[in-house]
Amino acid sequence: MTLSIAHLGPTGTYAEQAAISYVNLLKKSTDSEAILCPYPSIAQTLQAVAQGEALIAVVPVENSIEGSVTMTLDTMWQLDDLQIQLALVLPIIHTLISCAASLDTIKTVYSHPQALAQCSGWLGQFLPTVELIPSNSTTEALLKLKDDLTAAAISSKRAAHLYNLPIVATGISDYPENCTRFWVVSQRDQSPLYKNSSLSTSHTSLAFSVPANVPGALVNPLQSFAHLGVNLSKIQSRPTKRSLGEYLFFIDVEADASETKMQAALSDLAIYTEILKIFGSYNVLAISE
Ligand SMILES: O=C(O)C(=O)Cc1ccccc1
Repeated sequence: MTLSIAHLGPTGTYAEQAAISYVNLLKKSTDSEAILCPYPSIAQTLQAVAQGEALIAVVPVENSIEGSVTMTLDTMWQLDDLQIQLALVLPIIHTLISCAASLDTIKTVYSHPQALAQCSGWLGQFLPTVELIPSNSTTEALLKLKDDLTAAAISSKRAAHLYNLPIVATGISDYPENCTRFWVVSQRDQSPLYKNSSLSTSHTSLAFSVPANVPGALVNPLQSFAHLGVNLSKIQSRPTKRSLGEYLFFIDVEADASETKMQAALSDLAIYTEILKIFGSYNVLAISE
């Protein structure tokens, strides 16, 4: 069977790179073939899976420099019945791509807001007066570059080669150890496609809203984990968008939801939360270039 894998496009994005790594893992472990399906936004990528257009979505969720990819968290909250099957951590090496004769003639730099932010120190030092233009992905603006010699884009070396465009600077992230975590997401009833018996399910991601703005509204849910000795690896708040000052909390914990202590923590958590969504338990794999 050919599996369809949705990712942020157009071709050349880091998300596509993560999707290719996932396809290679699948090929090795199950010998199945997959086709990649690019979508114009992260929200549409996840919707494609929710609506059954694609079997799997590979979406960025957190970057080591810039933190959470809020579009992914917000869409995971909005769409029901999605589950995380696996997490992949990829190194991110940004390059500046342009047909400009030199850095001095560049007037605009396009990229995904995360990539612009991850390179803001470099941009401030070497291109302090350029206009920074956010785009849906690191590759969205690449097709413009041949017609506009004053424009540049931040994307990968792989993307520069795919679009046959010149690299004018490389390794431009503000911190050299730049990496991004991606989630491999399916519908809830889809059994895990990638199996590696030597890895144990290490993480669970979930999100909740709290019933009221009262003292202890957050401490009680967090104590559900602390009391049972379950370690949290991440917490991120997001506005509920219903009213100013109301938040949702996204949490990653270092345990499998089927463990006894997690079952106890989750039933305790349900008492203190208004809406509780468990996105799944999964392994985290580091992918080298
Ligand atoms: O736009 C891309 O290439 C993406 O995959 C999103 C992204 C942007 C910057 C770092 C990691 C992922």
